[in-house]
This record gives sequence, C-alpha cells and structure tokens, in this order.
Amino acid sequence: MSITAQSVWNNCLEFIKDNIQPQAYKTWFEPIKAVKLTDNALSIQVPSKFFYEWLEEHYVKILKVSLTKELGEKAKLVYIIKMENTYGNKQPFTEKIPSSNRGSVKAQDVDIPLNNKSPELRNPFVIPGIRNVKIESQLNPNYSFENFLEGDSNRLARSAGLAVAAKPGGTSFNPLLIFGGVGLGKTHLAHAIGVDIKDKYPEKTVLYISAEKFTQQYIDSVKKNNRNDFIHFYQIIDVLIIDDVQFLSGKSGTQDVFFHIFNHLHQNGKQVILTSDKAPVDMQDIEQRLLSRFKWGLSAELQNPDFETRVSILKNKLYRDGVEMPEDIVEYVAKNIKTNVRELEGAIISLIAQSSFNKKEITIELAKQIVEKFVKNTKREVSIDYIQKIVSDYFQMDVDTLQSKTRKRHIVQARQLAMFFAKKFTKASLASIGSQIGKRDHATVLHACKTVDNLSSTDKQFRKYVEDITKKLSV
Ligand SMILES: Nc1ncnc2c1ncn2[C@@H]1O[C@H](COP(=O)(O)OP(=O)(O)OP(=O)(O)O)[C@@H](O)[C@H]1O
Repeated sequence: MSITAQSVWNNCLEFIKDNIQPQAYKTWFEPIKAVKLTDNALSIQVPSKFFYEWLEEHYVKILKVSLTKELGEKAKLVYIIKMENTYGNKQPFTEKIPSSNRGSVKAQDVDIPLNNKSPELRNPFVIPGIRNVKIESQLNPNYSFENFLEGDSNRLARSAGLAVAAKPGGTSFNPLLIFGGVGLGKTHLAHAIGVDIKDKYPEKTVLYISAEKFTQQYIDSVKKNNRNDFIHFYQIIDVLIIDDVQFLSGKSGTQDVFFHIFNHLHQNGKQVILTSDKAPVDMQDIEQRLLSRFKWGLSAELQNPDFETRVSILKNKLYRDGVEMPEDIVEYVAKNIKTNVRELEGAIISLIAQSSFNKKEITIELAKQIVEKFVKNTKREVSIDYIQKIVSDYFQMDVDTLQSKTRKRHIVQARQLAMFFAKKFTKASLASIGSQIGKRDHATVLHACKTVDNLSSTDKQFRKYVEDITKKLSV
C-alpha cells in the first residue's frame, strides 16, 4: 500500500487519540486536514494562526512522537493556516509555517565567565574564564503589551508592568509580583514586560524562566557539582522573570539558592519579576525570609476580567486572526465564560474551527453547543459550595450546621474537612475559603488543613472519612 499524507496522518491520529482527552482530540485534532507529503515532511492544514500556536504550545511533543513513528527521525511537520471566512468578503488565505519555528526575541550577547562545557546550551549557567556567550531571553514576542488588553481587572498590574519596563530596576516595584487565578494572563504580562524592556534597552540581559525549570537546573547543578556556577549565571542577569514561583513551595534547597540570587540582583539594582497563582500571604511552605522579600516591591493581582474586557479580548483576537464574527455571538461567548481567558479564547477558536471546516455557519446554536462543553469542563472543577454540601451530607448534617460557630467535635471536624478539601480541590486562597466556610480567617483554614493532615496519618477512622469524601468529590 502506498504511503499518502492521509494514511500517515490517520496513523498519527490513532496514536494521538489514545493519548489525550477525547474533548481535546475533538477540538484540536479533528479539524485538521492532511494536505501533502513530500519526502519526510507532512503538511497539515489548520484553521487559524491561534490554532497553530495552540498545537505548538500544547501538543508539539505528541505530534513529534507520532510523526517520528511514521516517518522516522527526519520527520518534519509543516502547518498550513487556512482561514475560510464565512463572514465578510475577505478571500481565504494560507500561510505556511514549519513546526517549532515561532519567532523569538533575538539572542543577546553578554560577557559571562565560561567553562569548557557545551557553549551551545540555550541557558548556559556554568562557566569559569571569560567568553562571549549568547543568552536567549526565552521571551515570546507574541505576548506583548499591545495585545494585553486593559480592563479594571488588570489595570494596576498592567500599569506597574509598564512602569517597570520603562525603568527596569529603577522603580519601587522591585520585585514586581503578579498573582492571580488560572489563565488570567500572568505569563502573558510577564513576557510583555520582558519584551518591552528588550525593545527599549537591547543591551540589557533579560531572562524568562519558569520556576519549575529553574528548580530543575538547580538540581542538575548540584548533581554536577557546579552550584556556584549556577548562582553566578543568574547573578549577571539584568532582568530576571520567574514564572509560577508557588512551584518553589516545599523545595528548601531551591528557595535558598533563589534567596541568594534575589539579594544579589536586588542590591545591584537589577529588576526581578515574579508570577504566582497565589498572593504571598497564601503561599505555603515558602520560607519567611523569601516571602518577606516578595513583599518588598509590589504585589499586583490579576482578577477575573469583567464583561467589557472579555468582549475586547475576543474582538482583538478575532481581529488578529483576520476573522469576523457577529457581535451577538462574541457577546454570548463573553457572557458565558467568565473566569479564564484561556478558555474564552479556546471557545472562540473551537467555534472558528467548527465553522470553517465543517462549513457550518457560525450561529448562536453552534456557539451554545461549544460554550456548553467549555462550561461543563470548568464546572468539573469542584466549587467550595459543592464541597460543603458533600461533606455535610456525608456527616448527615446541613450546611448551616457545618458553618456554625459550635465547638462540638464532630461538627468542627466536618468543617475542617471541608476547608481541607477546598484547599485541595480549588484554587481559592485560604482567606477566601475561610470567608466561604463559616466566615473564618485564613489562619483557621491553615490550622484546619494541618489538623486534617495530622489526623489522617494517626487516626484510622479519620483517614477513612478523608478517603470516602475524596471518592465522592472525584466522581
Ligand atoms: N488582558 C488580556 N488581553 C489579551 N489576552 C489575554 C489577557 N489576559 C490573558 N490573555 C490570554 O489568555 C491566555 C492565558 O494567559 P496566560 O497563559 O498568561 O495565563 P496564566 O495566568 O499565566 O495562566 P496559568 O495560571 O495557567 O499559568 C493567553 O493566551 C493570553 O494571551
């Protein structure tokens, strides 16, 4: 049987289908069409630039594995972006982009000490002797201020970001800590600051790194016995951006090394930008001395965007993708997806994909179907109300009793369990959990979580409660 683009792609799809969630498969892979196979390069057609970016960001690994299985080590993937615009008169257009070839902000030359180990490392931190080495800033130029739309929910953080970008290290916002819930733009804003600084001050060395990668690099440096080189590398950065610092929680070695790096940078007027999914007061298992430094500068929160901002974000996205969509549909999506900008964008992309490939008109009906899937998925994330209901049902009491001020032991325990599960299963802060479960403060919630932890390791009956309720909440 001869190998065609279609047959290769079908085999890839089979593999991918087995390895990702059905909904994700339906949204991101069903709309793709295999177009051409030349030598080792498979061209696939995707419905928009965002679609391509999404695939590259979330599925590039699985695409690579599946394609290598089919076409060998030299396999290449080429995206063809095709937008058939169902509205307006714009001609459909195509654009070809090879996989993993997104523009990146230019590498920067810096003099740093060097050793005889691999100079090509993108992020070389090791290095006695002096040699000119390029440090990739790891910034994504698509995440700019220009397309980070302003609204009440992000005004403080965005303005602080602009101020920092205008004068890195020269404002009182040092460090600048950007915090907020999932998908609200922390990473985007952190990149935007870095990108703007590189535009304004090309000679400055900017580095974006996730706390997870930072930790991994640190662990490697300890293994390879070059911890000092690791520290020196970070101490020469002018603007250090660390994403998701809550990841450092419980990792005392990495916290310690970061503490030293932070102090050095701060004392030398270098800028530090951090992001986190929690406010410093809600971070657990982060050393006090580090937490107090996080609070030195400004902690700016990204909140859920209001309706107008959600509409502007969607319109901007459509405009950049060259797609037109009726106002009432944009508003419908914005009205129904409220708490996560990533999902908001995801819903619009699904809508475009469904309409352009299945040749369906974009109607409110279609929008409803798609939004429902997103909203259902979101709802699967349990709410604090739901947790309180499950826990009080389990102990055969009503929610008011669970929340009451009583000190009766079995009620206190039920309340502590509800707090513990709220911490475990939701992204809510300790303060917010406390206020929703009987108007308690964050210290009470913290105490409850610790008590549940202790009791479940010492008391068999209590452990059974925790297991039973976990099962009920996971259904
Ligand atoms: N104000 C905004 N204007 C335009 N796009 C936005 C805005 N806020 C968020 N986005 C978009 O939403 C998506 C999610 O943002 P991002 O990845 O920065 O969120 P995050 O807070 O870092 O999420 P996580 O908690 O999962 O790390 C991105 O595509 C980003 O461009």
